Amino acid sequence: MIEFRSVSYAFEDVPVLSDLSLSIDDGEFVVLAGANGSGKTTLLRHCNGLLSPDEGSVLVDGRPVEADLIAARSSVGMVFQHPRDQFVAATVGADIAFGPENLGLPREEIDRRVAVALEAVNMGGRGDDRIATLSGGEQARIAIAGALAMEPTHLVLDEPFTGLDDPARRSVLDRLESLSPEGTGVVLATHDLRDVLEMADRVIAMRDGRIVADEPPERARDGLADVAVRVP
Ligand SMILES: Nc1ncnc2c1ncn2[C@@H]1O[C@H](COP(=O)(O)OP(=O)(O)OP(=O)(O)O)[C@@H](O)[C@H]1O
Repeated sequence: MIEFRSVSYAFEDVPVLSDLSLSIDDGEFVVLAGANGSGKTTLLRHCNGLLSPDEGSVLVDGRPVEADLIAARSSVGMVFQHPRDQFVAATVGADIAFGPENLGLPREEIDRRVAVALEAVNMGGRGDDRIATLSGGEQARIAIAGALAMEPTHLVLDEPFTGLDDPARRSVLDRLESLSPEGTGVVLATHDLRDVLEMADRVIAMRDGRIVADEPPERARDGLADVAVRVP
């Protein structure tokens, strides 16, 4: 479970998150919506300690994130908007294997995870490709595969569809949809709600660093128009 308890955060003196409370259960599929600058990325970066609250606390599995960063980062996998910044190896397979290797897993388990993760993003058999030669959309899919290979309890994705063509977007969505019944929670910040709302258990809408709606997708549609998100 991810819990925000009265979290406030400011960049310099500009408040970005204001007294925000939230709890996300294991296995829940949550869509985080909101206009540019509403605070979505800032919120997500608190889930694994990339940012720490000025006030309040963030807990993962009942423990404050900063008390055990490694546990929080094993439990919460993150995929960011600019995957280029996330790669640590020259080839696809080596990059995806990096996280599982750091968990000290046996080689055959690492290889299995890499193969499953590549299939999940429609890039099966591409483990030997050099990352520098991939298109932006392919790199985005490799970043998602890297997070999947960690088999986290929650997968947090910030605008993961930027640069993906429709088949790639569809394959990522299909994989995300199958994660939730398997017990892996998904937190997805996106402006592009096509096909996404019907997968969600919950839609959380943000405005000016506050949660202005938190409800099932069928009730969220009208409210989303108010937070300047295009609703399909
Ligand atoms: N490193 C930073 N330094 C100063 N201000 C920042 C920094 N990062 C974000 N902000 C500000 O914090 C606010 C919230 O930004 P954030 O990136 O969390 O919004 P967002 O909802 O994810 O937006 P987008 O949809 O554009 O990605 C914005 O006003 C932004 O200008």
